[in-house]
Amino acid sequence: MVFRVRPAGGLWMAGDNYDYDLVIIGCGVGGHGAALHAVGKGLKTAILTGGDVGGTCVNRGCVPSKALLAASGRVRELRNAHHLKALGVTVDNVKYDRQAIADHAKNLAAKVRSGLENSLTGLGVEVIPEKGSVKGPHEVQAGSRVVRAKDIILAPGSLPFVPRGIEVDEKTVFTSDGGLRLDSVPEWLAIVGSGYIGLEFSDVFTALGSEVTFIEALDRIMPTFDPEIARLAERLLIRPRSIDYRTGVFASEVTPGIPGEKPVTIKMIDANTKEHVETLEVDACLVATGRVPNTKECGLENVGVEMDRGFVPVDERMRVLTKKEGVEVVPNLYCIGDANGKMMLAHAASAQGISAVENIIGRPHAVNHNAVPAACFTHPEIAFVGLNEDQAKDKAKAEGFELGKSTGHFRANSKALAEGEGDGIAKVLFRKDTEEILGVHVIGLHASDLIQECANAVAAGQTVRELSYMVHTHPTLSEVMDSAFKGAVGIRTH
Ligand SMILES: Cc1cc2nc3c(=O)[nH]c(=O)nc-3n(C[C@H](O)[C@H](O)[C@H](O)COP(=O)(O)OP(=O)(O)OC[C@H]3O[C@@H](n4cnc5c(N)ncnc54)[C@H](O)[C@@H]3O)c2cc1C
Ligand SMILES: NC(=O)c1ccc[n+]([C@@H]2O[C@H](COP(=O)([O-])OP(=O)(O)OC[C@H]3O[C@@H](n4cnc5c(N)ncnc54)[C@H](O)[C@@H]3O)[C@@H](O)[C@H]2O)c1
Repeated sequence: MVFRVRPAGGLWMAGDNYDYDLVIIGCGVGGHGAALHAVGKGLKTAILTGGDVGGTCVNRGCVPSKALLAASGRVRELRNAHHLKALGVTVDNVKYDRQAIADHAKNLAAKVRSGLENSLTGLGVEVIPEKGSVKGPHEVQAGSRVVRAKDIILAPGSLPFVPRGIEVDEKTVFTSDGGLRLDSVPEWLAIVGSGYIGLEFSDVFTALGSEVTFIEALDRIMPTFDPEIARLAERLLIRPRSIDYRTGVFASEVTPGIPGEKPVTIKMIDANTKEHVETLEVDACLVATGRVPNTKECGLENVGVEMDRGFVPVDERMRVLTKKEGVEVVPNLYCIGDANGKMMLAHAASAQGISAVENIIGRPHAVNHNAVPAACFTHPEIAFVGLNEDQAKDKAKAEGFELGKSTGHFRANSKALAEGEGDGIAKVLFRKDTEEILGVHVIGLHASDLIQECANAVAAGQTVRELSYMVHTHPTLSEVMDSAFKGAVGIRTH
């Protein structure tokens, strides 16, 4: 690989008669991360945005949802008279302006989107507002023209999955796309699916006054979370709120309503017997049943790639493979982010983008997905890295080691108590023989920030003993982690 120096004030020159060294299809956080790294490494780079700079995360995902969670979280806190009284604070008559909260989310997305676009153009990435598809090796159809690139990265992201039988009008029956617009605060909202999106939206809508009914296909609520954390989450995020739920049922038929005139109807069937069990009439319904890859129009058939339920098969270096189980790498073609199905998270997408570029410039690299943290931004938050307890138990059994578990408690933490937020735990799962950390799960105030230390430790291969000797600031929430680490190696903290 030859590294080139950008000519002063000029454009990069691509080598070997290519228009670009690298063309990226899709300008979400994955494509953006890849583009910035590529120009930093001297590659003449273009990114095809399809007119949607920022993609899901910025426009319809992380950014607006966190804005709604921040605003609605304040409403919940200020309306919690009992909690505030314990701190000696009285607040009367807390009101909110629905449209102003919706505008906060919309304006934040616009601000982040513009910052993201400026960072690309400022660094010399060519931003092309066309849709792109792979036409053949080194060739990308970009709107009406064909561009040639030495390497191509696909980053087309994902779309909401809507199960058969559910009719979405994005007004009374909406996906997260419609929900984020906060067009109304329904009195009674059904949420189909109790994963990340369902939980975060239940936090927003109950804070603003809605009653929520979860409809979950699997046999327990929050089935994608560590079982102990899910039980605690039920105690903290479900039971004290106006939320009820059904498990083991599918929403088999959902029909939109007319606000103020006709309710939304939801027919439910038993997940096993498929027999009708109940019909609900509610004011609105959020469909939060997962996401599907947005790869239909990427032209992968032109290079002989067989997708797996729409996901693009890749190896650990993000190189596209002809088949899921195939060994053939498609030369000079990479796929990152939600579209490859490895981990549907924004920071995973950008890490994969950087990794793909490293591989392109001849420095072999693989993202360690075991060390990628995840967080659900409810109040309180849930965060984790690595294996859950069931997975860790299975691994211990299969590999014949003893599983260690140590728990720190927010109720024993001075800072959490000062905040009046003593609910929650942090648990560390580790191998007793090597003291390797297998997984960490936190539910409690600022769990999403607390998990980072653990993710870094897993990435660096630090043992729980090494972490137990690290010094944590007093009084901070990080001492919840400290007590879990110390407990793992028999050091008492209280
Ligand atoms: C409500 C919600 C909240 C979320 N919150 C979080 C969170 O808090 N933290 C977190 O880590 N993750 C969160 N996520 C997930 C996160 O948004 C995704 O993991 C992330 O956006 C994936 O990035 P990506 O670059 O792979 O794809 P995307 O962000 O989906 O971007 C892909 C882009 O490519 C474009 N595109 C598609 N096809 C073409 C084509 N042929 N030509 C040109 N462009 C094309 C798309 O229009 C889109 O702009 C959330 C998701 C949702 C829905
Ligand atoms: N904070 C975050 O990082 C964050 C926030 C939101 C979304 N996301 C990402 O977006 C993706 C999608 O989120 P999600 O919550 O939609 O998906 P999810 O996979 O987390 O949860 C979907 C839930 O819906 C249930 N389900 C599926 N079909 C059903 C049906 N017909 N009837 C009833 N229940 C059904 C599933 O059992 C599951 O519990 C996630 O993979 C996540 O990575 C991340």
